[in-house]
Amino acid sequence: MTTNRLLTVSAMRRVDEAAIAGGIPGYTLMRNAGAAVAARARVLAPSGGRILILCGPGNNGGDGFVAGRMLAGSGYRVALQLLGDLGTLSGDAALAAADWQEGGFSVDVAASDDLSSFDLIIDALFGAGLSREIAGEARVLIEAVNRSGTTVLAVDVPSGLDGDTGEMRGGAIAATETMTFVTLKPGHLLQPGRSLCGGLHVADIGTGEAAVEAGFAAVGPASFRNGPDLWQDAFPRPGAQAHKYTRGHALVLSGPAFKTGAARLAARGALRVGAGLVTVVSPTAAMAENAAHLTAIMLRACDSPDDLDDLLTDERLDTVLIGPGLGIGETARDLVAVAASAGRKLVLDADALTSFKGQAPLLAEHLSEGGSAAVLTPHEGEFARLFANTRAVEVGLSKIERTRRAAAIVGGIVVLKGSDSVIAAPDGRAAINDHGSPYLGTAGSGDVLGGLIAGLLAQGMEPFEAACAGVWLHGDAGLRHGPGLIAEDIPEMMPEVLAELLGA
Ligand SMILES: NC(=O)C1=CN([C@@H]2O[C@H](COP(=O)(O)OP(=O)(O)OC[C@H]3O[C@@H](n4cnc5c(N)ncnc54)[C@H](O)[C@@H]3O)[C@@H](O)[C@H]2O)[C@@H](O)CC1
Ligand SMILES: Nc1ncnc2c1ncn2[C@@H]1O[C@H](COP(=O)(O)OP(=O)(O)O)[C@@H](O)[C@H]1O
Ligand SMILES: [K+]
Repeated sequence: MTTNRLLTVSAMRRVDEAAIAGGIPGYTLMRNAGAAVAARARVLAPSGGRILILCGPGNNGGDGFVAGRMLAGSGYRVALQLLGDLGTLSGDAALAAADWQEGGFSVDVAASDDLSSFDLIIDALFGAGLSREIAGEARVLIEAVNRSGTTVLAVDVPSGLDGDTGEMRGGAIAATETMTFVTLKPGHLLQPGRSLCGGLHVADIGTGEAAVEAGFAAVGPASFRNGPDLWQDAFPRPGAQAHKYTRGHALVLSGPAFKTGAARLAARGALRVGAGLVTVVSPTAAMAENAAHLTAIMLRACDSPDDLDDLLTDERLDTVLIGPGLGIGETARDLVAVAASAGRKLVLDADALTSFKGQAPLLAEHLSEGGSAAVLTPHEGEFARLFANTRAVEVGLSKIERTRRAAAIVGGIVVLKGSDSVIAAPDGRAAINDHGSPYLGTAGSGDVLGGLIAGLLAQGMEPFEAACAGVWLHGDAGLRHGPGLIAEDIPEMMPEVLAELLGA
């Protein structure tokens, strides 16, 4: 079974319990987990190579013992070190250790000597049972592994990584690859966890689908890894009889003279992603500047919130992007209020968000007034400003929880950007995006993202799906382009990105 849904650590425990209650012995699950680790180790280590297995005191260590036995049985030279006492192992881990010893193999004491002579280190110290900060002997060992420069395969999670939050607890293994079980957990995708995991692998350990469903039922609102599976069915595909008026009309509000580039970047994104018409709405004083740079994109003058109100009497102008380069203050707030009360689909970014600094409830009021569907695209700085003094910025929350709370507060979709962008809906659905590239961290990149989402909304995609798709397309463009990327490149990558996505 493959799924892009995520289980929390406690929900994963529920899966194991349900499988065991359904008649599958826990040791069978552990043997399957260990076998998956061993299979991956055979890919990472040369045939007959030296492998060090570091086992912790719980079932994560148990997986290590199982993998060790299998690898030793297939010709690898395996050393196994245990952090803790053999006598304190219990349950399935004790069974696995006994099996290992029955093979005639020894259990060494974990020592942080030079570890660089191994071809592969398997990190089976701590997994889902991490319950406190890494300290003392464990920390010294983890630091030695990280210093060794050796290839590391982590079992379930890199030890020290919190599987729910993606945070490091006092130190963590930096793995080359991570083999986890049943589904990914949020901590595999949220930073710094995403970076600590290296390549991600998910193995079915024979829990059965009913047990997995029991886990999903225990998880609360659904979380996903962002990817086409999540929104491809809803992606706009123009039919043979489509014309520009059926493909949606997006408006992008321009900033004042000399601050107009951001709006044009966004507009280009909206057009390239397929909106039938895109209009930049510009202050009169910036019309010449905008006109000098626009061709397929149309241009209209608008000098005040009242002008925008007049413009929006045209019902066809159904999606409005407000914020890039706009300027901060009362006018920006009024423009948002006008577009929201006109019931338009909205993308709010940059200055439109900062203009509501500490006033998230006021923004929520505007959005609910016109019943408009809104997607907000803050980076961390804008998020902190907008949601100051709300429960979305309480300390100790994971990024996924902060974004969920923010979405509930404003009653709209929130995209909290970064290398682990999280997209959340007011009903609690959330997706974590790890499909991207650091080359996207360049001036104006976020403006294009806003435009992509606006272009998808204009074509009728639901806001959560439009936001997820926009983030993924943006990330895909970054991955395809790589070094040298500037914001202008992102819209121009869309034909290639879309061709592959749509199989055109
Ligand atoms: N039936 C199951 O539950 C299955 C569990 N599996 C494995 O079992 C793991 C979970 O096992 P456990 O729940 O036993 O937990 P772990 O093995 O992850 O860790 C728990 C042990 O580590 C100690 N510990 C926790 N934090 C520590 C810290 N910071 N410093 C020092 N010691 C610390 C605890 O006291 C306990 O002894 C999963 O990650 C997975 O690898 C798999 O074998 C599949 C089946
Ligand atoms: N390391 C990274 N990996 C993936 N995506 C990134 C990374 N750094 C930045 N991005 C993406 O680039 C965009 C930057 O947006 P933003 O911070 O608003 O920049 P700007 O205001 O210059 O447009 C966001 O979509 C963000 O998710
Ligand atoms: K581990």
